[in-house]
Amino acid sequence: MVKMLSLEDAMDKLGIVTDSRNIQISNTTAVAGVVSIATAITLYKMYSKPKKPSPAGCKTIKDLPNPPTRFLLGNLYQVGLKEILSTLENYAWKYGTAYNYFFGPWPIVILSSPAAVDQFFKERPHNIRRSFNTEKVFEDSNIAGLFSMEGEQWRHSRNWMAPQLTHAKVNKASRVITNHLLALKSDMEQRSKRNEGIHQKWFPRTDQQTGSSDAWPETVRYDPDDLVHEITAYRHYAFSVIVDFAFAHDNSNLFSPTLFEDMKVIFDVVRRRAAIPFSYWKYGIRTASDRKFDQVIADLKGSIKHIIDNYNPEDFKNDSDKMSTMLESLWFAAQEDDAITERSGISTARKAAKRVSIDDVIGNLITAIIAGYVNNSPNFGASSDTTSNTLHIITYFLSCHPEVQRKLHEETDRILGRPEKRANYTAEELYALFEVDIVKQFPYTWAVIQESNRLMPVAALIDGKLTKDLVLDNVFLPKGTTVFAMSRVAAFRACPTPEPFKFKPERWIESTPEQRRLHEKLSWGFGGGPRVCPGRHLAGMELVGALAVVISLFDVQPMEEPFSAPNVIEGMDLTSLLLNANLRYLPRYQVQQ
Ligand code: HEM
Repeated sequence: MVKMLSLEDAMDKLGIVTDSRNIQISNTTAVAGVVSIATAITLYKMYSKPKKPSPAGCKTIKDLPNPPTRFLLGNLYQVGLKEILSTLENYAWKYGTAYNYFFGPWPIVILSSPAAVDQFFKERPHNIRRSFNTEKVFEDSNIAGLFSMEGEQWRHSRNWMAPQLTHAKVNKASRVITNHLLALKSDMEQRSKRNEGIHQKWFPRTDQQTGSSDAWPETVRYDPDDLVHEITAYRHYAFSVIVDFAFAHDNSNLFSPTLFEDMKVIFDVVRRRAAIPFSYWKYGIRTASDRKFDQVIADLKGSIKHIIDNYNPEDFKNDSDKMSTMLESLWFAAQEDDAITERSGISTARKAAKRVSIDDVIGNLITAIIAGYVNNSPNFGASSDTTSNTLHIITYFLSCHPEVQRKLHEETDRILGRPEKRANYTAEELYALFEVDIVKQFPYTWAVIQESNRLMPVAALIDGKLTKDLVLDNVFLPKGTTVFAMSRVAAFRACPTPEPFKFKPERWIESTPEQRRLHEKLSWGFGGGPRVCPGRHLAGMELVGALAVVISLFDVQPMEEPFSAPNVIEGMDLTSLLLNANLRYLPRYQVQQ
C-alpha cells in the first residue's frame, strides 16, 4: 500500500517548514505525475508546432549530430552534473562545432565554432537571453540586478553600473586594495605555516629516528586526511575588495561582522531556487535557509540604507582625489548634482541613474558582490568564486611551471624590491610603488593571468535562449532554442600560436601583432559582447595585485603526494574549480613569528 502523507509532513521530513497546508499526496505518485505532465507538455509543444522553414543552405537542428540518447532521458544518463562541462567539451571535439545534447526530451544546441561563439555574445541580450529561470529567481528573491536582468531593465542598469567600473575609475582603487593585500599576505603566511607543518609531519627527518640499525624507521607519514581544499584566504581578499569598492571605503564595520559567512546562504538559496521550477518560497514554504536568506537580505538592505541616510556629501566634496565608492557615485548621480557627478566621472551614467530606485541600487550592489566574489550560475546549481578560483588556478599553474614562476619573481622583485625588503612594506609604501595602471606595470604577471584564463576560465560555457529566429554559424535556430556557447573550445580551435593546450604566458608577449590581436579577440574568460563582465578591470587589478605583491613572495610548489593520491582535476558545476590541487607556499623571506 502506498503510504499517504501530507505535504507538510513531507516537507518537515526534508527540513522544510510550511504554512498550514493540508494537501494529501504520495511522494512517488507526485513526482511521477509532475515529470509525466511536464514531459507530455514539452513533447506536445515541440511536436505540435508547425515547423518553420529554414533559410536556404542552412542546417537545421534536426541535421545536427548528437551523442546516443535513451528514451525520455535523452543524454542525461551519461553524465552527472559535476562533469557536465568536461562531457560537453569532449563531445564538442568529437561531434564538431554544432551538435545536440538532450536534457531529457529537451534538445540543447551546443556551439563551439569561434564564429558562432562570437555571434552568440554579440546577440545578447536582445536576441538571446539567459536561459532557465535566472531572471525570475532573482526578481522573486528581491535581488534583481545586472546579471539577472533582461531587456530594457538590463540596458538601464548597465548604463549606470558600467561607468562605475571603468578602467579609469578602477585605477583609482589601488589605494583601496593595498590594505587588503597586506591582509592577504598575513593569511598566506598562516596557510604556508599550516601546509609546512603537514609536510614536516609527512616527512619527518630521518636523522631524528631512533632504533637499531636493522629497524625499519617510518620515514613517511603521509595522511591524505590532513589535506583540506580551501581557498578562504583568496575568498576573504576578493570579498573585502568588492565590498570596499562597492560601498564601504575601508569602513567594514558598516556591515555585520558575519556578512562574509552570511553571503554563502544567499548563493546556496538562489542556486536551489533556480533548480526548482516554481517560486515555492513566495507561497509561505520556507526552509531554515530561506528564512536566513530573508534575514541576510533585510540586514544588507538595512545597512545600505543606513549608509545612504548617514552619508555626508561634504566628505566627498572635500576629498576629490578619493575614489568614490559605487554607492557614493550612484547616490550623487541620483541627486543630479552636476558638479559632483562630473568630478566622480559618472556624468554618462547620470541620465540613467535619475530613474534609479533605492531597490535598484541595492540589487545591483548585491549583484556586484555576487558576480565579483562568487560567479553564481544558478542555472545548474553551480557556485564557484570567480576571483578566488582564478587565483587558485593561477597558483596551481605556477607550481607546475617553475620557469614561469621564476620569471614572475624576476618581474616583481625588479619593480617592488627583493622579498626580504618588500615583505615588510606598509600600505603607504606599497601604494607609492604602484603606477596608475598596475596591470600595465606588470606585463609578465598579466600574461600569466591571461594564459591561465585561456586554459581554465571560470566560465568556459555560457548558456542562452533565443528570443528570435537566428542563424548562428550557418545553423538555423528557431526562437525559443536553448544554446550553450563553449567559449574555451572555440578559442582553442582558432588558437593562433603553437601548442594550444600548453601553459605558455609568452604567447601573450612574444607573438606577432596579428597573433596577439587574435588572442585578445578569442579571450572570452570575461565573456564578450554587450554583456561582457563589467568587473573585468577591477578583477584584473585584484589579480595582478595579489600575484605581484603577495603570491610572488612565496615559492609555490605542489605538495609531494604518492601516485595513489587523487589526480588534480577541473571540478565542475558549470564553472571551473580546481580539485585536489594541494600546494606548498615556501616564503622567500624570513617570516616574523
Ligand atoms: C576573475 C574574476 C571574474 C571573472 C573571471 C568574471 C567573469 C565573468 C563572465 C564570464 C561574465 C559573463 C557571464 C555571462 O554573460 O553569462 C561576467 C559577468 C558579470 N560580471 Fe564578472 N567576472 C569576474 C569578476 C567580476 C567582478 C569583480 C565584478 C563586479 C564588480 C563582476 C561583475 C559582473 C557582472 C555584474 C556581470 C553581468 C554582466 C551583464 O550581464 O551585463 N565580475 N563575469
